[in-house]
Amino acid sequence: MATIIDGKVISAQLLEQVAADVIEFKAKHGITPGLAVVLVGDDPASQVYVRNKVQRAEQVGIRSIKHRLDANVSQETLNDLVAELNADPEIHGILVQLPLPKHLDEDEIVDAIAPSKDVDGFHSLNVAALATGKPGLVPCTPQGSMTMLRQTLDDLTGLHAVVIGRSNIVGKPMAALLLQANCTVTMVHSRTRDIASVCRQADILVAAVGSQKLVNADWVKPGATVIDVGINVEMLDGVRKLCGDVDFESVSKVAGAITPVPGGVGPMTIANLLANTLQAAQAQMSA
Ligand SMILES: Nc1nc2c(c(=O)[nH]1)N[C@@H](CN(C=O)c1ccc(C(=O)N[C@@H](CCC(=O)O)C(=O)O)cc1)CN2
Repeated sequence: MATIIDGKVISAQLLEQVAADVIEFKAKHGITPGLAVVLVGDDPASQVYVRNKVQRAEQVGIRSIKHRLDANVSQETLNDLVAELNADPEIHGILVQLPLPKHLDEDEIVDAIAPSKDVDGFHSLNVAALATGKPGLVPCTPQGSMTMLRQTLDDLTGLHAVVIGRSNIVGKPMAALLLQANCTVTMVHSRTRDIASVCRQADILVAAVGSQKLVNADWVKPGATVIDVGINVEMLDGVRKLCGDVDFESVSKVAGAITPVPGGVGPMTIANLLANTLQAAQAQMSA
């Protein structure tokens, strides 16, 4: 059986570190880091994530302010709110929970956030910084996945990492981080020919495609480290259950180490969001 990479344990360690660093920050600057969380509409999953972000922020001593907007809100009103938050000196981090309702332009909203306050790391300038190895704010889920890999593997140098999925939020930044860690990186996606045979070559396999239990044991090299970023809902005997992009039951018999869903990458996302908020506050104080 594979070693289980426990996201609850690793994220708790990170949150403890952030809480200690927040105390130091407050003592040094006499202010509290502030995070603005913008939620548009009533998507139930987004409501859960936002609630968890606000709760965790409070636990580590970060002041969080939630802005809830109607699903029909106009692009202009949303842009105006972001502009207001950009100008607020008490707000060091801003995030707009995704996905947004279809009538809104996600790229425009993300790029309206000041890059220095973009704690999701989705702004074009932060994306460019990551791609070119310059300092910036790094997306939370890939950052959390890298922490898990570093705690599991002694050295990532020269390992073949295969990333399934090419989203801007996970797949592309994950590939950039793996490249920075000196992995040999392959990205596969819906148009790749024979995905399974490419995945079977991976020492590190990252599944971030949003397709329930897509990866089965036949896709995995014995001993590989598997990071499952997917969060899908399945109904089992009428009961709603979360599962990943990886078929945990079969893959955990072949892999060397694996993240579960839930309790894997998900908790790391929120811990890294708060680490990014503190990083943003520190950078703004020294600017
Ligand atoms: N603005 C953003 N929007 C979205 C992001 C993001 O990073 N920034 N990522 C996802 C959703 N997400 C955070 O927002 C997120 C998803 C899952 C978890 C998590 O802890 N999952 C738990 C299970 C939770 C449950 O019971 O439903 C787990 O995997 O153990 C945290 C954050 C899309 N949108």
